[in-house]
Amino acid sequence: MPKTPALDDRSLLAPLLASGWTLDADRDAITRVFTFGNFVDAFGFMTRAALWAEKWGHHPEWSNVYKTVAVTLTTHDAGGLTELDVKLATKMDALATP
Ligand SMILES: C[C@H](O)[C@H](O)[C@H]1CNC2=NC(N)=NC(=O)C2=N1
Repeated sequence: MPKTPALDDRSLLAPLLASGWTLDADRDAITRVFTFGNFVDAFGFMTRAALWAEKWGHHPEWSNVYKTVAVTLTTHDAGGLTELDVKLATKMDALATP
């Protein structure tokens, strides 16, 4: 399977950076900490996001502490951001919105 191309159009990041994502330039990754009302909501978010990640064959680096979920998105095959990261971040924002 061909590698996903690098994200050439960086303007695609703008809505994500405005919604709470941060660019980690060293890794060419985006990060965001989601905070929920309780552990069940946090884990429910992770469960729903995991199904999209698996469907798209694109997986987050993430960790959960009680009601927070810290997410890092980058494309390992590409060594940096691709449109798949934008797609998954956008989906995560939607899933986290009550
Ligand atoms: C074969 C499989 O699709 C690849 O290994 C996928 C799996 N999930 C992945 N997820 C992320 N974030 N980056 C990848 O390069 C990646 N590669």
